[in-house]
Amino acid sequence: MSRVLQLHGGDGGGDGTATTGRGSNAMLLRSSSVVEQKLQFSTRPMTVAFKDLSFTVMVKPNTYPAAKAGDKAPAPAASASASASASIDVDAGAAAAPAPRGKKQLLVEKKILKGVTGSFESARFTAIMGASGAGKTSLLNVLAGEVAAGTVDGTVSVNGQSIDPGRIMRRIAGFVFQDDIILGTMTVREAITMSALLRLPRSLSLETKMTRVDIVIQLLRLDKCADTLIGSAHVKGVSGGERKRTAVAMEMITNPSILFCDEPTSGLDAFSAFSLCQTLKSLADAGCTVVATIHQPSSEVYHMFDELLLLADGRVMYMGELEYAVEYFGARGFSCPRYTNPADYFFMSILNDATHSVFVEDAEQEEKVKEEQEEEGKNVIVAPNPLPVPMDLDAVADFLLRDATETGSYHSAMEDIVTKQESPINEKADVRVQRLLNLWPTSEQSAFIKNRADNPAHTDGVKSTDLKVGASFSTQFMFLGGRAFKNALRNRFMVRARLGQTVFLGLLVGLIFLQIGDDQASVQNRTGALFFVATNIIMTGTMGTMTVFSTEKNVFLREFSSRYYKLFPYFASKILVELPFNIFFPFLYVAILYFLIGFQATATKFFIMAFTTVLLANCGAAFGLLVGSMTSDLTVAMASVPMILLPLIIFSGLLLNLDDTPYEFYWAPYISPVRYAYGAFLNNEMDGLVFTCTLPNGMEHRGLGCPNPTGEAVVRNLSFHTLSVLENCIILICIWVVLLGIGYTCLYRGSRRPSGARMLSRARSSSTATE
Ligand SMILES: Nc1ncnc2c1ncn2[C@@H]1O[C@H](COP(=O)(O)OP(=O)(O)OP(=O)(O)O)[C@@H](O)[C@H]1O
Repeated sequence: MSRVLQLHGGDGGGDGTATTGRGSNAMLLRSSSVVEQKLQFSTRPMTVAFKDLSFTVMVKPNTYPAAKAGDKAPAPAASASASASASIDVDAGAAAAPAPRGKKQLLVEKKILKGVTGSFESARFTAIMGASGAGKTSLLNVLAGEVAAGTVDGTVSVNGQSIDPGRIMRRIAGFVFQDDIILGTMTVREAITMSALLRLPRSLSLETKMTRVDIVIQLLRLDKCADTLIGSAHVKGVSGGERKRTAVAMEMITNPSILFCDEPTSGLDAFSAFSLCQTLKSLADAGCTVVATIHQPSSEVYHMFDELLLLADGRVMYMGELEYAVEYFGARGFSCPRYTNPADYFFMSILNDATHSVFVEDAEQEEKVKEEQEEEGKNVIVAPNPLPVPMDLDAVADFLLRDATETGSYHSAMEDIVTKQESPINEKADVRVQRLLNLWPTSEQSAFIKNRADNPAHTDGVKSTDLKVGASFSTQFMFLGGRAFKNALRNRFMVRARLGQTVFLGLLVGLIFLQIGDDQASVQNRTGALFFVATNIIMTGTMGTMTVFSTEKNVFLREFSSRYYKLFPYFASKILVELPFNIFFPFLYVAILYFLIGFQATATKFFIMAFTTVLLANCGAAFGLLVGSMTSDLTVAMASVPMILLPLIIFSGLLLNLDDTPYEFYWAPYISPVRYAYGAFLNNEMDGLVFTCTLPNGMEHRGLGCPNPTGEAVVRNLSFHTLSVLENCIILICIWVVLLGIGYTCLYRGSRRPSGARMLSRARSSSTATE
């Protein structure tokens, strides 16, 4: 099916022009011409059905009040979920039981989704609503195969074909997550362009892709901030709402047949939220299956949705036509009062215990509304505009009291407040919620939804053409290389900090060891200076890369899981782009200190020392990348580095003579890059040196007869004579390559689908979409 999405342009508040900002080819595109264009959406209708979906995690008991007396022990996940949708066991949800043996005895089960059954239809805009913690995000994560830990059970199918969400869903659907992670040094336009270049089919021309970028920017009213940086904790960038809209644009541009958005309107003002939902609604009208979790939508936004999935306590309270929801709850004793936003009513009066307010314009309307509410037997506060809703009873009473004092009116409203009528609405929220949850599986509507999930409107499964195919290796490599370079340069703070650090430490070491001379004391000073250079370089190289990578890693993981690119082009471009920086700074460092200290003043020796320093710095960077890949948290990474590096420094040959290495640690010097760099430094610098000393008779003497007569003797004493400069450098190169290899492997393992999703795929091994 191919439909056309009409653009709602011209409301962007811009000046009517949009700068495309494509280097020297930058052109101005008249807004009017953009809005006249149509974005061709070639979406295939897709129904996403999910049956008996359960998601259980293990948590520490104190994080979940489950071990109370009287709680039922939960059934095993599989059986619980198997029966959940048919007959929902109220206690099973809250229950948590100690795991049977071993370490897991400390943990208890927490059921987050409990047998959720339903379907999302094509060309429908579905809202997932529910109180905070109801399981909305968890449901989307399960559907995206993005479950980091825990057990998932149940089935997910697309157009009748059972799929493994982690493997298939991410390739056919677009996901806008709650935490929109975008590289802070990109501009809005660059972020959307990245999505277009890396995720749109290769068959589309560059021109078409860039035109789409312009159109989507207009569509999401991002033209004003298109060339503003996304920003980060350190750099001010676009607003939260603009960032959210950018995240939506990055998905929208790929023309997904299915679009899942987790709280797309959070952080947006009322109009931006309305406008964004209008765009999402247009997408749905164009044939896309659009699903969005949403908190307290305004009345206008609420009525834009076609369907509603109301979740509570990880279970379905209602699913189906949005308009029918009011009737559904009304038939069960929860009539939504007139003039009231049903979303507010669901949140405030069904899911929670707040009393509802109704706005009226004048006394006449007040009387009318009160009569209607009395007829329906509802406990409703009739309040004058502009009272904000929802609000608590005391606040309303205060307001009315003030108002009554000033105007002498609204006494009747006060009476309403104090004389609450008995109605189902006065049940405690948790009792009410559980009652409604238990009513759902027995309702006709539930049977209808179950039938719809069992018999989807479209049954042609997932085809290979539905799966997103990324850009070619060369495009990925070129784009990522360019981005990484810009990122490095735009990270001015980091560049300046590194430059400052290099110059400062270079000068400091140079001045401390200033003009070292060739007497006996210079032997210790030389070995000390060289050792300090080695340890300093490995530490700064490691910490610098690790800190930067730890912050970038989440961006990588998000982009990788959204199939922007493969790991190899990312990794290769990152190493390649950082190489110039990892050459320049170590070289500068050596250039500053070398002649200040007074090392042997020959070009060869200088360049050998600089080259060795560069190699060591790159080993440090590779090690930093490795630690960053292995750890999920910067604090853990920071703690790990000294734990590994300090022992390697101890075994590098100066602090402990290599020949005296304890037997148990005989292997340690062999894996220490500091040892090889130091070995190369020593052999390079000591070669050809003859030291002076003062004999007992006061005569100055050179060479033989002195405690340390020559550089070679010093090298031999320190047991560094076994490897030449060249051999040390070759081993350093090998260590660098090995560290990169291990880092790559760790990143590969860390970026694979999380365990929960794997469990689902194992459980449903029949899931076979054509790849
Ligand atoms: N991996 C996990 N480990 C422990 N608890 C979890 C995990 N994932 C989700 N939860 C818990 O499950 C419940 C549902 O979380 P979820 O994020 O799905 O709720 P939500 O409805 O999206 O809430 P909100 O609207 O506040 O985002 C919460 O109580 C949350 O703390």
